[in-house]
Amino acid sequence: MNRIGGSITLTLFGASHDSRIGCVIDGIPAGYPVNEDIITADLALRKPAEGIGTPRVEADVPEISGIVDGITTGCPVVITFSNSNTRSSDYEQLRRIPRPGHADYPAVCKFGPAHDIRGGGMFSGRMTTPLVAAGALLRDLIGSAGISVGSYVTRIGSVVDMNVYDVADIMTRSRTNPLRAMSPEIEERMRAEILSAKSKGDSVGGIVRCFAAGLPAGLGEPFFDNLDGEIAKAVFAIPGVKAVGFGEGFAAAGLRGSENNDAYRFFENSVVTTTNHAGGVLGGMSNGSVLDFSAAFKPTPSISKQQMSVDLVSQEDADLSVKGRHDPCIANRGAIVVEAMTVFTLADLAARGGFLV
Ligand SMILES: Cc1cc2nc3c(=O)[nH]c(=O)nc-3n(C[C@H](O)[C@H](O)[C@H](O)COP(=O)(O)O)c2cc1C
Ligand SMILES: C=C(O[C@@H]1CC(C(=O)O)=C[C@@H](OP(=O)(O)O)[C@H]1O)C(=O)O
Repeated sequence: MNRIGGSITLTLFGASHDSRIGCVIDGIPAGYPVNEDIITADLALRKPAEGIGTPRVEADVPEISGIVDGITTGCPVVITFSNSNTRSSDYEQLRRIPRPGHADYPAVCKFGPAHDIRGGGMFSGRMTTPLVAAGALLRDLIGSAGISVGSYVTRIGSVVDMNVYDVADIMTRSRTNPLRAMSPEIEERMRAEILSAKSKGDSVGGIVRCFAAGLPAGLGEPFFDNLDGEIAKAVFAIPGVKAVGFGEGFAAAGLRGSENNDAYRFFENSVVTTTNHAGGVLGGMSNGSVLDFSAAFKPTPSISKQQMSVDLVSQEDADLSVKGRHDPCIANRGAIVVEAMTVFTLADLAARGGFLV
């Protein structure tokens, strides 16, 4: 299914080496202003950085319809991007010898010989370009309800950022560098980690920590369309995401209730929590604290280091060294995609819960 959302829906179309990729966003209220500068800025954060990203560089200029004089009309908004820098010959042998870790094998089993394997087809990270544009377009919509979303990279391979940061700082500082790191020192160490893996024909994974500030308490539609479940579904759709955890996440299993509960206090006539182990979600609804979750990206599957695979035609074991243009790390490029899927989900849940002004 290529559609997500309840009140505001997002439909994704195209493939990595198709003529174009894009999305349709339906359900945005009429009369809402669209800021194209935000879309440009967010798309820039998804672009590959020289030396640590895929050499496939696309212009990524969005063509947007459904907006008149910078205002939504109530019609579906359509955003498209052209694919021009494709090199489909890199993929010819992969239908026969599938890449370990990529979608090739299950996709050929599911779709048969018709599967568009060029550039990873519909399973490519390329498909995240329209997602970022959609998220950027909706930032002002949730902004009008006082909600803002940001993220930073807490881990690349063995380099882990254990520091605690102010949420306002995260919204700005991590946007200044392609590693989405919070300081130049950590950025340098993360870059070195990626370059070290790349020099060996290998890749590294990483973790993105995402925040949403300004959420009203009660956002989320339990039982099944709960806040954490809807965000997890949207974030798990991002190629390469293997884990999503809210607040303490898996670590909560090792805590006592007295350690994990977030105690309440009144502060300036409002109810606040003194800690945020829950990551801002209780009972599938926002509790008024900052929404705080992490998403783990696996190491990029396409690596030039030789790996074991199979030849599906000759029915024999085969070795594979993936040629072509690939990211040695996905997590840093993926951070803005995590933000986009979070913005989309919050916009949809805000619309469903009557929180939009
Ligand atoms: C922004 C972005 C860029 C990506 N770049 C690559 C890449 O260059 N090479 C690659 O093999 N996988 C890349 N991926 C990951 C694959 O698309 C993904 O691992 C694959 O579709 C299989 O899906 P899964 O890992 O979710 O199971 C990228 C993902 C994202 C989000
Ligand atoms: C094009 C992008 O990344 C692509 C994501 C990707 C994959 O398998 O996910 C494989 C590569 O595709 P190609 O072989 O066509 O160069 C990357 O370059 C992008 O993110 O915009």
